[in-house]
Parts: sequence; C-alpha cells; structure tokens
Amino acid sequence: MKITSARVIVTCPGRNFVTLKIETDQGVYGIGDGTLNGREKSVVSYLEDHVAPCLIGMDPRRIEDIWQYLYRGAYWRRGPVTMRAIGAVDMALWDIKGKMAGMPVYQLLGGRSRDGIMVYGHANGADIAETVEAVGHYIDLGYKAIRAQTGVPGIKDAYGVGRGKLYYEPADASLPSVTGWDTRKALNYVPKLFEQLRKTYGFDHHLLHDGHHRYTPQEAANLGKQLEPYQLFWLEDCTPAENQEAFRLVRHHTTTPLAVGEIFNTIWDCKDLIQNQLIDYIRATVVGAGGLTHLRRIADLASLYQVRTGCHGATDLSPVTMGCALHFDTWVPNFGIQEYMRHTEETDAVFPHDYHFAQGELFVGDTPGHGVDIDEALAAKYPYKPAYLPVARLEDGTMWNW
Ligand SMILES: O=C(O)[C@@H](O)[C@@H](O)[C@H](O)[C@H](O)CO
Ligand SMILES: [Mg+2]
Repeated sequence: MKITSARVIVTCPGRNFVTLKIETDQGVYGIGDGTLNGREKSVVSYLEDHVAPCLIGMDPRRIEDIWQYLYRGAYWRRGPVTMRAIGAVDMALWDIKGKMAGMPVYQLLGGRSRDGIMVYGHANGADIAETVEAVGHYIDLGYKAIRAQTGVPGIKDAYGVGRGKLYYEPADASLPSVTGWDTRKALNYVPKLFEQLRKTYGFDHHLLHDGHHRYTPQEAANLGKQLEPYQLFWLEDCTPAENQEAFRLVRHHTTTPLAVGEIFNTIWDCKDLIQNQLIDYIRATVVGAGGLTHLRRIADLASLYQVRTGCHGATDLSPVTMGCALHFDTWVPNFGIQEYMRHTEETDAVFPHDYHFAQGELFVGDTPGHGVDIDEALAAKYPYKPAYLPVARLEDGTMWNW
C-alpha cells in the first residue's frame, strides 16, 4: 500500500483551518488538522514544501515509522510548526488505518474506557453579573463543567470575553489588536466572580478558570489561595510554563488544582511538571503535540503520577482535532475532562462529523477512522483570511503575555 498524494486544504468558514488530506493507491484517504492559530501559513509551507514530497510512495500503515521519520528526520526537533505538521500526518494515518480495519480509532487505541466524555464550555461576560448569567445558560444546556472568564473593570478587552453567547473567537483582526492587563485589578476581581457563582448555583457543577499565562508564580499562588473556598476543577495556565520549576512555588501555596499544556508540543515540555507532580491536569492535545501517537505517550507518563488529561479544545482546533481528541478521551484511562468550544454552523458544515453533544458530554460515533471528513467544494467557498491573536500591554505600555 502506498501514499499517492498529500494535499493541504486551507479554508476559513469563520476562522482559518489547515487540513491535510492523504490519499492512497487503494482509494482510502485520511485527513488531519494542522491549524496553528495566527500562524497558519507556516504549517502550510512546512507540509507542502517539506513533508508531502517525502510521504509520496510511503506505506501509510507504518504510522510509528512515519512519525519517527518526520520527528528524527527533520534534525530540527520540536516546536509548534513541526509538531503540528507531524500531528496532521499522524491523524490522517490513524484515519486511514481505522478505515482499513473497519473500526473507529478508539478501538485501535485499546477500546472504550467510558461512554461519554465530560466537556466544559466557555461562559463569559463583560462583568460578574453578566458572567454569572452566562454560566446559568450553560447549566440550562446540561453542562456539568463550565469555565468562567469575566471582564475586569479598568482592563481593556480582558482575555476570554467573547461576543456571542456560545462562541468566543480570539483571532479577531488582520493585525494583532491591542488588549490590556493589570494583575492587581484581576486579583481583586476574579475571586469575587467565583464567590458569586457558588452563592448563586451551589457546588454541584465543576467550575474552571484560565489565567492565560498572565501571573507571576507568586501572584498565581495568591490567586489559587483566594480561590480555594470555591473548589475549582482547575486553574489553568496560572503562570508561563517555560520554566517548569516555577510551578513548585505555586504548588506549595495552594491546593487549587492546576492545569497546563495547551501550548506544549512534546513530552519534553510536560516531563518535569508531571514527574514532580506540580500539576493535576495536562492539556496537550492531538494537533499541538504531534498527533495521537505522541499524545498517548504523554498520557501514559502522566498516569504514573496521577496526572489526568484535559485536552485543549478551543475553536482554533478544527473538528478533525476534536474528533481525534474524542477517540483519545474515550480510550485514555487517566481521563480528566475535554474542553469544548462550539464551532460555528459554517465550520460544522465544512467538516461533517459523527460526534455529538448530549447532557454535558460528547460522544464519538462508530464510523471507521476518526469519523470527521471535509467537504472540499464547500471549503473552497471560504478562502484564507489573515487573522491574528491579540497582544496585551500593561497600562504603562509594557508588553505582557496575552
Ligand atoms: O483554554 C483555552 O481554550 C484558551 O487558552 C484558548 O482560547 C487560546 O487562547 C486559543 O486557543 C489561542 O489560539
Ligand atoms: Mg487556555
């Protein structure tokens, strides 16, 4: 069996997605997601110019060997562009293998560990009152877990505050828009949101919050401590994780569970945090961390240290990644939760899929492969549109982490 073509399809049904389609001499094809929000074209070039020519003629059944070829063979290891390109190939190859076997991917991984996948949705509002109302909306929709982000008085366009009830789309302009940040204001305001949420809705639902890399370790420890009475499911990205040691300080000061990893590419980014039990949830995902082949290695390492999974699932990860993540979640023994930001109707139409939402959970179907396809004719109607993630500056103009 041979790979006969590897084509990249870029489409923008509301936001940009990079999809790789691998075709074979036996008529079976597979698709994978390589979307890198705000830097999409770098992955397009990596795939078209440097990966596709190598794939032609290879045996698509050799998933592991092709993964090693692309990882070791590049010489320049790791990084978001390389690992997303590898991730796209890997997803497409698992799709092909599933189709050949007549089995859904979760069966190939080892079979079912659970029926439904608990997901969390994104509730947000301009202030505490609006955010409390938005959380109520998610509770009415049946969600068991909800992430809550609020605008903060005095901060321009605080992270996580969207424009519609169910959709939050950060890549909002053809050049990065400038948002603001003020740690003191956030530290005074965010705990009040969770106090109000618990007063209003009690303790039956899981609540989550994303610090989006804004706090220093000391400030993150302060926030974690303040949030303890409200029993969060997790506090995410409370401080930047390049320096994994920094989490020791946070960890020693708070029992609020910690989650990290949506920008991680490989097991090496996760290793110290996991082995030192400095986090509770690892957020690496299929597209970000080199596909299913690599993500399951991260999950296996995490399981040794009682760290559970919580795959990134924002809208900049296409339905192809979501489908693959759900197969992974259905299998992985140390599952924690899955993020689920809903895609727009246009996106769902471009990527027909067999997963569905019911009562706070997502369910995978039994279609052979990963169960997500691309309607190429429809995709062609939405050409690439430059879109950037915002940047953040402090009040005095200093650049900060968005
Ligand atoms: O937890 C999350 O989903 C976020 O941190 C993302 O919205 C993130 O900002 C985007 O994926 C960036 O592209
Ligand atoms: Mg996040």
